[in-house]
Amino acid sequence: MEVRARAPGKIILAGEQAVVHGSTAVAASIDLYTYVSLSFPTHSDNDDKLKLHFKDMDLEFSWPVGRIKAALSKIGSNDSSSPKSCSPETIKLIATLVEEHNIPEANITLAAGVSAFLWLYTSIQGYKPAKVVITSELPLSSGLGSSSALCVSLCAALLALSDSVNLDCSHQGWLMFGENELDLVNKWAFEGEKIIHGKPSGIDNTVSTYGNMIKFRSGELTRLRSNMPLKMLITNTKVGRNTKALVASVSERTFRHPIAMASVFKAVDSISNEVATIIQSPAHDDIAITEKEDKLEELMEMNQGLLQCMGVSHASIETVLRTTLKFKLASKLTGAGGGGCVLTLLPTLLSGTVVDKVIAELEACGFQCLIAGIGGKGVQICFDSLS
Ligand SMILES: Nc1ncnc2c1ncn2[C@@H]1O[C@H](COP(=O)(O)OP(=O)(O)OP(=O)(O)O)[C@@H](O)[C@H]1O
Ligand SMILES: C[C@@](O)(CCO)CC(=O)[O-]
Ligand SMILES: [Mg+2]
Repeated sequence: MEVRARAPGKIILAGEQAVVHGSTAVAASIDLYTYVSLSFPTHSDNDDKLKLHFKDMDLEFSWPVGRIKAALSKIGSNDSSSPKSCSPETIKLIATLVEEHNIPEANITLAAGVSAFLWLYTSIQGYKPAKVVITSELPLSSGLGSSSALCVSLCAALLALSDSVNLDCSHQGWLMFGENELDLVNKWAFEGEKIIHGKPSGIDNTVSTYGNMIKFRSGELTRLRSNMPLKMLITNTKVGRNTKALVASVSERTFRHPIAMASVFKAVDSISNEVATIIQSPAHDDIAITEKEDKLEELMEMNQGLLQCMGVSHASIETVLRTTLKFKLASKLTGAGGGGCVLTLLPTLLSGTVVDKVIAELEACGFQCLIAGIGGKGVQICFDSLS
């Protein structure tokens, strides 16, 4: 039996970092996916290993299931229907299993993804041998939610073949989970994100699970219905960064300056709420759309200023801001900051020639540009091998 799952990446339109401290944020899924395939060996395969293949980097990991069971014996039995957190002691035990594979220095950041995999796999499927193959269209560690797309797609595949979920395996093509199953995927994925991020707000796994556009505050999700075309240029500065370290640095700044940072987070909260209102308010003609775009641009600039206050901008991000401003376009970082990706609003009436010129200038700086579809479906699974 084989199942595949795919989960989208995301952009944050407003409120990243501040959302970890209780502010509202607005996020949307994008049409770039992480794919997971999960298959169990048959009896005749005589295989007793759990195998993980990161196909894009051609990195393979495998553990005899007996070895995993011996290392993690203290955890107790698995129950896929009730998501639970990985304790610090278990993280250490998992780390020893990961360290047995000498991950090349260039790929060392993948260790966090492997740890999340081992926790989610053993918690949902126990100690069964299996083969898991992972590929992604998302740039990793760049602010587009690669960690949450990994956790969500993995949990979807693992739950699809568990006792907690009942699905029509004869369905052809991509299939959506029901609401209860989505909630379960989301909760488990959050536990995986905790291993990779340390202190996630949950916005990334939530938007990857449910898709579309969402407003998110302190674990509460509100689905948004967009009433305007939203086109964003995504510029990847290709400066690698790590969400866990950036979130920790904002928390440290908050510890040093609690009152000032509370005001920053409050301002971000107002910006996110205004962004959500603008996106949802009706616009019947070009003038109304242009007015909404002008407001969004201003709010993006304000949000970027506050992200700079939090200490998560970067020289490469500032270069993107300066370059797009030459064309009177507004930009802000998206995701954790510190490098990674920057969003630039492309107004509806902007000519294709200008877009080409901006992209050419950004790419001349060594950056990579893309325009992704915004607000598509969340996680999906597939039981046939052709779709
Ligand atoms: N396709 C993948 N294969 C292997 N590991 C992955 C994959 N996607 C994500 N990861 C893990 O997630 C880590 C990146 O997560 P991180 O949260 O730092 O960045 P991000 O999710 O891309 O950006 P953001 O959190 O700002 O949206 C990688 O270092 C790796 O451990
Ligand atoms: C930086 C952050 O706010 C968003 C990362 O995409 C972290 C989080 O909310 O978990
Ligand atoms: Mg992440």
